Amino acid sequence: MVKPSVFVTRRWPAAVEARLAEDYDVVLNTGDKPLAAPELRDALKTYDAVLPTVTDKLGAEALDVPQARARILANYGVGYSHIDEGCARDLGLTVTNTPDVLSECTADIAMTLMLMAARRASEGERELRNGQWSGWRPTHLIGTKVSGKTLGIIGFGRIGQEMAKRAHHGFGMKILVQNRSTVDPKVLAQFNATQVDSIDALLPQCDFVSLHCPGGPANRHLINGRRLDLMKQDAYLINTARGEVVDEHALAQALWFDIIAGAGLDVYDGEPRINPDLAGCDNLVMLPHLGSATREAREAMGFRVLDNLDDFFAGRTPRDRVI
Ligand SMILES: NC(=O)c1ccc[n+]([C@@H]2O[C@H](COP(=O)([O-])OP(=O)(O)OC[C@H]3O[C@@H](n4cnc5c(N)ncnc54)[C@H](O)[C@@H]3O)[C@@H](O)[C@H]2O)c1
Ligand SMILES: O=C(O)[C@H](O)CO
Repeated sequence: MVKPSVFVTRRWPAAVEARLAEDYDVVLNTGDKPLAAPELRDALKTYDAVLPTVTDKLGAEALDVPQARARILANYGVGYSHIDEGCARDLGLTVTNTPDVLSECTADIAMTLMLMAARRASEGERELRNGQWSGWRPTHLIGTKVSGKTLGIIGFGRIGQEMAKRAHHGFGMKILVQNRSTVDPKVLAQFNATQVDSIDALLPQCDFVSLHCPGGPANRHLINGRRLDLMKQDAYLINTARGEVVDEHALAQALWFDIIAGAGLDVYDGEPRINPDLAGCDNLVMLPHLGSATREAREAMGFRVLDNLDDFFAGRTPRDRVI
């Protein structure tokens, strides 16, 4: 039997690439360079399946392929706001993602950012590495206590709930939630959490706010200058969701002029380009999109793509079909 041909847009963990090669006729992007729209269009014309990830901008330009051979985009990652839903539907493409298997690790990174920002960990490390530490003193790099404080979670899905678990059960935090739909009271009860009616009502009540909603046009600049003004002056914003969810210019202003105390970012609008206004803020902790970057999560994501491909080519609805 002829194996379906699949194109993988970036290098994946070796164990997953090996499994993929057993069942499919695989072509890898061996140089691991991010692909431009013409290369993505060629892939869609040439292979039965394209396996993209967050660095592939599958917008109107890349999906302008009237004669696509590909019938499925099996995305490596849970977020798929880099894929234009309307264009994918117009081409009749099935789109799948990789939920659940990275939720714990992404929540771990959100906790890391929260703790690092509150305890000024990046500032401390910079000081040490620059040879500027003059020793312990009672007034040195004073941060904010995290335990027992109030955490607002915007987007209470899989990762938002993992964040609540860590913050409530590990750090005794009070949890407030804002979600697009009503959250099951039994789920809220697990974290003694309260769902708040609106983002505007949530922000002034929180010491920390962590974003866990998807990106995409509907959530672009969900956190803007007006909403940053609603936060407490001693509060912190954490974003592991998508860069476009935060107006980065407004965030840089808020950090620079002490409208809020600090922030922690894992994701950036237009990444890997970094807004220079942000890079100049000392009260900002920055990580390079590390949410799912553990061996365990990255392998599980790849095997989850394989599950989706196996379903699709066996004529079943893939378990993680999103389009
Ligand atoms: N930093 C990373 O490496 C990393 C890793 C994984 C996921 N992510 C991001 O995290 C996102 C969430 O992943 P998930 O698996 O928890 O998704 P999910 O679908 O389980 O949860 C998202 C939740 O956000 C809610 N929501 C959507 N828009 C909202 C809005 N405007 N206001 C309030 N709530 C809103 C939805 O109702 C849903 O409950 C992904 O879409 C992805 O962009 C980032
Ligand atoms: O959404 C995700 O899974 C991560 O951000 C990587 O794409």
